[in-house]
Amino acid sequence: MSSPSPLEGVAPHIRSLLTTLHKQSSTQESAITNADFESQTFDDVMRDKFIALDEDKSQYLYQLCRIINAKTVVEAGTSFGVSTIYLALAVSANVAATGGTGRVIATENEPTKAAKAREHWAQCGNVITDVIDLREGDLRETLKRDVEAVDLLLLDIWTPMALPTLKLILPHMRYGAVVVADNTIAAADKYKELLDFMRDPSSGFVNMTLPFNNGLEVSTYLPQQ
Ligand SMILES: C[S@@+](CC[C@H](N)C(=O)[O-])C[C@H]1O[C@@H](n2cnc3c(N)ncnc32)[C@H](O)[C@@H]1O
Repeated sequence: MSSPSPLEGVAPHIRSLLTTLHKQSSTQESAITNADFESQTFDDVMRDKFIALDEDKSQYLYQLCRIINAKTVVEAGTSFGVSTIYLALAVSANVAATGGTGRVIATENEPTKAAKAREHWAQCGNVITDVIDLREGDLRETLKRDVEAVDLLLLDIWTPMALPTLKLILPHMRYGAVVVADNTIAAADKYKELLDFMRDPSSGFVNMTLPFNNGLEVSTYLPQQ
């Protein structure tokens, strides 16, 4: 028997859009070859690519945001806005269930990707667009201001940005906040600085690598009070 989806109650047009976007992302990603990087820079190859968080990881992320009643989420790396839709769905559902206000701070430094993300969110409707605060530009600048009481940080970003992003957001993370980092098994060497930092006993993080494809690090911030 297949696992039920945590998105059961979500509007059909949003679920259908997500299925389409995940398919487009996987098709693009499987067509990338090493030769592409010989003729173009990394940024040029990636400029029109989704590189979306896998569908099962995205559904888990949605569920995790519901579990912790996340209402303020920071997404490092938005691309065409696929994982943002899951985060915004969860934040909106949490606000509807328990009140208050919600916000997903999304970040993207490639203008054409940011524009495409906005198109996808508009197709979903107000439930998504009302809670997204997209910051365009280098997140090392755009996340310097107006960030507070963060419940969850998604690190789905080029690996050299992961630790600098965490260090920017850390002072604004609430006790029990969660950090999710993608591909931490497959890219363990590239994530070394981030993982060394979070796994240091003095960091305040309790860490676990979940066995999704290529790994998904889920760390909870529980510093000594
Ligand atoms: C793996 S993709 C994000 C995928 C997205 N989370 C999803 O599931 O659809 C990483 C994105 O981070 C963006 N990015 C990389 N460095 C950045 C930076 N310094 N500031 C803002 N965005 C950046 C890239 O342009 C790319 O679109």
